[in-house]
Amino acid sequence: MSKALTIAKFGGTSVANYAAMQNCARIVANNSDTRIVVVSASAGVTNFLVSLAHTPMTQDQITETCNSIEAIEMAILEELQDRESVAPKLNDLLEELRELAFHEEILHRNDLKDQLLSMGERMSSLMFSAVLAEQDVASLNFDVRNVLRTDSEFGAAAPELETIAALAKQLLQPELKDSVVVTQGFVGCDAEGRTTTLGRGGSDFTAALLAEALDADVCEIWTDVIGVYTTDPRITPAARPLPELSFEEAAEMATFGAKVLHPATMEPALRKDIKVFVGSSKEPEKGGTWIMRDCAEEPPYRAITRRKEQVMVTVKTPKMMYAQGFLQQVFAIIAKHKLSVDLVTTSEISVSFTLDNPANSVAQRLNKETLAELQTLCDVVVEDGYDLVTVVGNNMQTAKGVSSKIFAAVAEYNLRMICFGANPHNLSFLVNESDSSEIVQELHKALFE
Ligand SMILES: Nc1ncnc2c1ncn2[C@@H]1O[C@H](COP(=O)(O)OP(=O)(O)O)[C@@H](O)[C@H]1O
Ligand SMILES: N[C@@H](CC(=O)OP(=O)(O)O)C(=O)O
Repeated sequence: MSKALTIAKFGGTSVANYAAMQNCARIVANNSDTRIVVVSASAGVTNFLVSLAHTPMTQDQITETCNSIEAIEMAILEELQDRESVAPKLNDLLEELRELAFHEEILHRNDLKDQLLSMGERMSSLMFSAVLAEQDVASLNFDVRNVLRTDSEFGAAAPELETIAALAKQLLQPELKDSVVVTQGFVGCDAEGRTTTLGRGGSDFTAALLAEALDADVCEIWTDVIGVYTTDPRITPAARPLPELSFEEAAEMATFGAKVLHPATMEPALRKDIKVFVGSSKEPEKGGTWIMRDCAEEPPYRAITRRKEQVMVTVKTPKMMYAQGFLQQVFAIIAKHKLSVDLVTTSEISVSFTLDNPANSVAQRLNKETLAELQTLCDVVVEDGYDLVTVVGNNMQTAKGVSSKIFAAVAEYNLRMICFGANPHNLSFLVNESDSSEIVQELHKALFE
């Protein structure tokens, strides 16, 4: 019988420094089923890389930002037992990083931006592999670009599943026999060999994609909280960890703002029925959340999420009265500009919708061109300053009293764009961003405390 396979992903705070990496290495060493480790960039590094790739800077500012990244990496290197063999490889990566950061076209070429963004994971995986070896685990630093094939949508690349499965079986699987493979989250490669990235927070997705490709039994997401909570513990200290969640509930939570999981993570897990575990790399003994197909309970209220900085667009024209095909024209323009519509509410002559914000790119994409095209059809009002609050649960549209309990808890606040009933797992509304923390706290009190 073949052995069970676990893939463990460690997020940015879990690999922030040498001591944090040691905690993660112990988790790997303690479970002989763990044969693949996916790491994120050390905390803070991707943010520095994003600013280098997107913000016009003076030469001094670029140098300063590169130095900040180098300081994080060097602090880890300094603690390694095997400094001598890691140092030249790290220096090569830091040199590549500086070349890209100073490249005269960096602000204008998306392929270069993604190559620069990949550097954080490429450095942390090199270092983590060395930390793992210190725990007497035979380890290999594997370049994920050999297997993680994507399209060429730089910054938000989509995986090509069949190719990934074939390449992973051919190139990654054979390595697992003798070593624990340490590889990079978030990073991919297109058919032309150019580096791509999956979008912010994409390392969870990488772990789930590799789990799917190799038919893993468990995908572990190790982070800085002991599981998925009833709401973001940063919003209220009353939030508590959930022992279990269904794939659907977890997917809703991730989509609607629970940053602990990347929204796409559940798709591969669901397709192959792979259990997902979320726990704290600092306190692994405290257990965590198991995400699976069938849970023991299906409560009407499971969690509350918040997604910040929502953009609401209202299109309005008397031409909509009794007209056919108007909405199709509006949404065709939105689709052409690669924006994805999220919530929708309608009246006879107007439609409001929010735009999904997968890579924080709505502001960039909802540009003058898109607006001008929409304005040829109708009046357009764009509003921001909203957060989206979602209650996630089960059978919400059929269970009695579900919405009245929610609305009673937030009766004092102004709600916009209430969306309910399209699926059994959520009720969402927009609120003023200045109210959103209080609203989540009030809802949490009413539903969970
Ligand atoms: N429902 C939730 N349960 C747990 N954590 C949540 C939830 N919603 C938001 N979070 C936030 O997600 C953070 C972990 O995600 P992230 O910072 O991306 O971790 P990592 O770097 O490990 O990927 C937590 O510190 C927490 O503040
Ligand atoms: N380093 C990438 C990918 C990632 O998933 O990071 P984290 O696991 O720390 O959310 C980012 O910051 O977006």
